[in-house]
Amino acid sequence: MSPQHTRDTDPEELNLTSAETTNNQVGSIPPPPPAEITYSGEYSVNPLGQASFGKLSAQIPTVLGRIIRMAWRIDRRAVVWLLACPVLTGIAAAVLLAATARAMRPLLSGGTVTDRLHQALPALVVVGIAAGLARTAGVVATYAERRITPRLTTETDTALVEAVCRVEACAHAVDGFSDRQEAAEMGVIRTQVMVTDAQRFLSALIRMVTASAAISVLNPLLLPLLLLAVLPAGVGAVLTARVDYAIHYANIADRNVRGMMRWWSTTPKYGDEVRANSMTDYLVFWYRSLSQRCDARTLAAAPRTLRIGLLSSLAAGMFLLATWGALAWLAVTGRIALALAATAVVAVQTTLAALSQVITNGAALFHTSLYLTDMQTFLDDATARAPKRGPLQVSGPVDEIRLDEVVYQYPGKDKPAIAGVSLTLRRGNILAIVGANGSGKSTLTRLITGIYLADKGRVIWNGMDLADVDPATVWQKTGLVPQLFAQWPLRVRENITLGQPRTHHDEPVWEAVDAVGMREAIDDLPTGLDTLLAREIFGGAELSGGQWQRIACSRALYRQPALLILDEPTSQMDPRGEHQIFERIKAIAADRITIVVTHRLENTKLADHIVVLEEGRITEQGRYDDLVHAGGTFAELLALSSDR
Ligand SMILES: Nc1ncnc2c1ncn2[C@@H]1O[C@H](COP(=O)(O)OP(=O)(O)OP(=O)(O)O)[C@@H](O)[C@H]1O
Repeated sequence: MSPQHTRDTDPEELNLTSAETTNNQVGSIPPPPPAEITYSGEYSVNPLGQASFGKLSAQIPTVLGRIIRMAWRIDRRAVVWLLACPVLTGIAAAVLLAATARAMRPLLSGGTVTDRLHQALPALVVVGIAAGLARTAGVVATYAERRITPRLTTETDTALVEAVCRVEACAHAVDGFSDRQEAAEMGVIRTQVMVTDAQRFLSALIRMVTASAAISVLNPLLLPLLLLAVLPAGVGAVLTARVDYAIHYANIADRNVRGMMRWWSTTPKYGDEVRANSMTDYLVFWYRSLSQRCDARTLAAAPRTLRIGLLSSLAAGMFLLATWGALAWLAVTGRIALALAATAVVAVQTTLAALSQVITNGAALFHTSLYLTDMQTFLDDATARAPKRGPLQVSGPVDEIRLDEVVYQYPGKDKPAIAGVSLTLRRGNILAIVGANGSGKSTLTRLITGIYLADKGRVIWNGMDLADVDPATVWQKTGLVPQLFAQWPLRVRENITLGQPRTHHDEPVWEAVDAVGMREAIDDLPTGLDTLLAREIFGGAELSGGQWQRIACSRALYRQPALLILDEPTSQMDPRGEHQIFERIKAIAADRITIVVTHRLENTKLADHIVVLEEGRITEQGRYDDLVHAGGTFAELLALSSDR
C-alpha cells in the first residue's frame, strides 16, 4: 500500500462525545487521533464504480457457476442433491397448482358440502402430497448444504492462508497487498452463506417459473403485472448491495489497521508494555476512532439506501395493487371463471413469494459475487506471486555460497538496502556481520537464504544461482534465528521441531534443548515437552523472554542446517546462556556455514571473517584482531560499546 497522504482527524469530526474525549485525555492534552490514510495505486479504485446495472446483474449466473464448481470439488453427491431438490420443488409447485385448480372446480360448484368435498378429495390428496414433496425437498437441500458449507469454508480459508504463506516475501511490500488480503477475508466469510443463498435462489427460480407458467395459462395479463410488482424490489436490492459494497470498499484500509490494532492491544504478550506505559486510554481511543470512521461512512450512505428502499417499495406496491385489481376485474366481469380466479390467487401468491425470494437471494448472490471476486483476485494475484524460480535443487552439503555484486531495493524505497555486496562463504567458516541500525544486515541474510532474490547480481549456492533453484530445497538446508522470532502457541516439542519432518522419539529434541541449556526449565514445566506454550490457553505456560530466545535457537540447531544464520541470537539471554550458545556454535561449525549478525562486537571474536556494513555496502572486513586495530568503523563502534 502506498499512503497518498495522511491527515490528522479532528476528534469533533469523529463525533466523539465530550465524556469520551475527556476520558481519553492524558491530563488536559487530547491525544492525537489516528492519521487518516488514503491509498493510491491500482487497488484504490472501487471496481464497481464504473459497472452498469445490467453488467452487475449478469454476474449472477457466473457466480452460481462458480459456487457449483467450488462445491463440486468438495462433495459431488451433495451437489447433485442440491440441484435435484429445486427441480423437485418446482415440479411439486406445478402439480400443486394444477391440483388446486382441479379441486376448486367441484369445491366452488353446486351440491352439498359433503358431495363437493368428496369430488375434490383426489385432487386435495395430490395437493397434500405435492406440498409434502416440496417440504421434503427443502429439508434434503438443507442437509446437502450443511454437508458442503463447513468444508467449503475450510477449503477457501485454508487456500487463502496457504497462498499468503507461499508468496514471495517481497509481495508483502507491494502496494495494497495486505488490504487486498483483508478484502479477500470477506470472501471467505461469505462462503458460510453462499451455498444456502444459491440453493434458495435456484429453488425460488424454478418455483417462480412453474408458478408463472401456470398464471400465464390462467390469464396472460397477470404475469407481466406480477413481474412489474417485484422488479422494483430487485432493482432496489441490487442497488443497496452496491452501496453496501462501496462502503465496505472504502472501509478496507481502516478495518485492516483496526484488526491489527485489536490484536496488538489485547494480546497479553504486550500487556506489560500497554499497562506500564499507560497506553490503554489512547489505544481504546484509537480503536474507537477507527470504528467511528467506518461507522461515519456507513451512516453517510444511509439516506441513499433509505431512498432506494422507499422508491422501490412504492413502485412495487403500485404494481401489486394493479395486479390484484386486474384479477378482481377479470373475475367480476366474468372474463375468468371463479374457480380459476381462486387458483389464480394461489398462483399469484406462490409466484410473488418465489419472485421475492429470487430477488432477495439473487441480491445476496450478487453481493457474494463481489466479495468472491475480491477473494479470487487476491488468490490469483498471490498465486502469480508464488516463487517461480528454477528447477535446480540443492542437495548434499553446501560447500560454498558466493555473492556477486548483489543489489536489493525494497519496493517504494528510493535507495537500495543492499548496494553491491560481494562475498564468499565456505563450509566450516563463521561469518559475523556488523553495522549500524538500518545498514542492511538482516536484508543481507534474507538475500543469502533466498528469501529475497537480488535485483542485480547473483547469490550462488554450490555453483547454482538462487534465481534458478527451487527455494524449498534451499530452505531445507537453512536454519534461521531471526531478530523477531515467533512464540508459537504450540507445545514445547513442536516449538523445537516445527518445520522438520516428524520424529518419533525425543532424543534429538532433548539434544537441542541441552544445546541451549533449557533442560532444567523444561523439566520444571507442568508436563515437560508436552507443555503448551500459550499462557492465554487453559493449561498453557509462559516462558521468559530469554527462554523463548533459547527455544528459537534450539529450533535452528535441531535442524542441523547446512547454513545456520543467527540474527542477534542472544540479545535477551543471560551471560551463561550466551556463552553456552556461542560455544555450541563453535563446536558444530565445521559441518556448516555459520553467519552471526550482532551488535555485541565482543561476540565476533569467534568469527573467521567479519564484514562491516554501512548503507548496504561492505566498508571493512577481516578478522577481529585486524579490525580492532584498523582505526575504522569497527574500532570506533567497539570503543563506544566499552565507553560507560
Ligand atoms: N520489509 C521492509 N520493507 C521496506 N523496507 C525495509 C524492510 N525491511 C528493512 N527495510 C529497510 O531496509 C534498510 C535495511 O534494513 P535492515 O533490516 O536490513 O537493517 P539492519 O542492518 O538489519 O538493521 P538493525 O540493526 O536495526 O536490525 C532499512 O533502511 C530499512 O528501513
